Order: sequence, then C-alpha cells, then structure tokens
Amino acid sequence: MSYVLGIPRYANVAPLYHFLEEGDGIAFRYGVPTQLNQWLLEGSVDLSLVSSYFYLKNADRLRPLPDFSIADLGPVYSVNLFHRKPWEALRRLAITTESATSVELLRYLLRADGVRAELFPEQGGLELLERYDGVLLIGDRAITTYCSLLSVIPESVHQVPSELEGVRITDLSMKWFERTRLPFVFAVWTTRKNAPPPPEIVRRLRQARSLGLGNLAAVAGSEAQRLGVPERLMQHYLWNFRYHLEVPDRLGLQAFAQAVGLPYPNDYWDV
Ligand SMILES: C=C(O[C@@H]1C=C(C(=O)O)C=C[C@H]1O)C(=O)O
Repeated sequence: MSYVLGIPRYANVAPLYHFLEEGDGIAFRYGVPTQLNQWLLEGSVDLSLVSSYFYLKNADRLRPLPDFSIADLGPVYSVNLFHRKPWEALRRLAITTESATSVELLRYLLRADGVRAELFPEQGGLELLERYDGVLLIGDRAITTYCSLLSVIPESVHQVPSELEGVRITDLSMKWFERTRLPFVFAVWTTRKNAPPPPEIVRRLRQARSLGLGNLAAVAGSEAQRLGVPERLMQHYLWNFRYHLEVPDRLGLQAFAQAVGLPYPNDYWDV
C-alpha cells in the first residue's frame, strides 16, 4: 500500500514536489488546505502540508517534520486582501474558504489595529468587491488576480505596486512582518502523532526539495505556464519562500501561536 501525501496544488508548493516521483510507495492526493487539514485528521492522507493554524489548534494529535515549511519574511505576494476603502474603514470582508491560517492572520491583524470588521466565507474573486469592502484571496487565485491588475512587470521589488486600478492590495505577510519583524509560517508537513513518518519518505522529500530549489527556473517555468503568468514573475514569487523551518521561522510560528492564543508545542519529529 502506498504512503499518501496531501499536497495543496499551489505554485508555492511546487518546489517541494515537482521532482518527487509518484509511485514506488508514494501516492499524491491534491486538495486545498482546508480539505487537506481534515483528510489528515481523518486518516485518508498520511503526511500532508497543513495550515499552520490548523496544526497549532490540533497539536495534541499532530506532529510536524522538523525542517519543512511554506514560510516567508516580508511580502508573500499571494495572501492578499483586495480592497477599495482604507484598512481602518473596513467593515465587511469576504474571505477565502481555502485557508485556515490566512483567515486567522487577517483576524489578528484587524484586531491588533482595532479594526472591527465582520468576515464572511465566500467563493469568488474581485467581483465580490461589489458586495464587500474587501476580499481575501490566497494561493494561485491571489497571484492570478494580482497579475490581472498588473500592466507592467516591476523591475525591482521596490516597485511592486500596493494599489492598482483603484484596488488596494494589502499583503498580510508584510503586515505581520511590520508588527513582529519575524517570518510568517503558512504551512508545515505534518503527520498524526500516532503514525511516525517513514525515514525513507522524508529522505525522498528532502531530495525533491533540493532538486526543486536547485532547479527553480524549471519549476517556475512549468508553474508559470500552468497559471498563464509571466515566467519572470513566477521566479521572483518562488525564490521569496522559506522552505526549511529554520530557527527564525520557528520563532515566527511561536509568535503566531501567541497572537492567536494557542500554545506553541515546539515538538517536531526527530527524523
Ligand atoms: C502562502 C501561501 O501558502 C499556502 C497557504 C496555506 C494556508 O493559508 O492555509 C496553506 C498552504 C500554503 O501552501 C499561499 O498559498 O498563498
């Protein structure tokens, strides 16, 4: 029987699995983070990238690998609140149903600034701005939405616009950085506590990550094609991530646990 890996099909995950071969004891199951979170708890996947918030909330049953993350320091470019009114004036927001972490991050950032907005789960894109003050999008959808507003690809990271065609783009990871000066961890590879990860699988995951990061241009090329966005933009997007859950990332995760009032277990598989 194959060992089942839960994978969000987002461009930011591609450097981890692009060079991982299915078969030979490994099967993939794709889903959005909110689905994968449930599948892991239920047992229909064995090892999955799960939303960091979901992990923290279910830390009595889950344990992550020690050295894998989808994290970043500063802007992430794909966890965006699109809005017309200023941040302080936001009252009714549509939120993605794909993510647990980003929604809790948004809740925290609003609360920290004393902004009293109500959040409503919705599926859709910028058309929701007709009915809401803002729309939270993540992953590929946030990237393609950003690109649809962008007329020129910025030459420098300092030229990435935060407002396009009257729509403001608030990058939640950047807002987190301004507050904490720490990385933000969106997801971790996690198993159930009663089912340790086979070392051979972890070895293959590490090897795939090395190949993915070492050949980022190839990964970016195939993801750019899949999403229909410029390759140069995809490369910049991908080189921005932190995939190793290093000490600064762990400190970021600890600060996030504190921000949302959950304990930080600091307990990883020794593998
Ligand atoms: C930063 C992102 O990372 C993703 C965000 C997740 C979440 O918010 O639950 C889960 C997995 C990550 O791949 C993104 O897709 O925009």
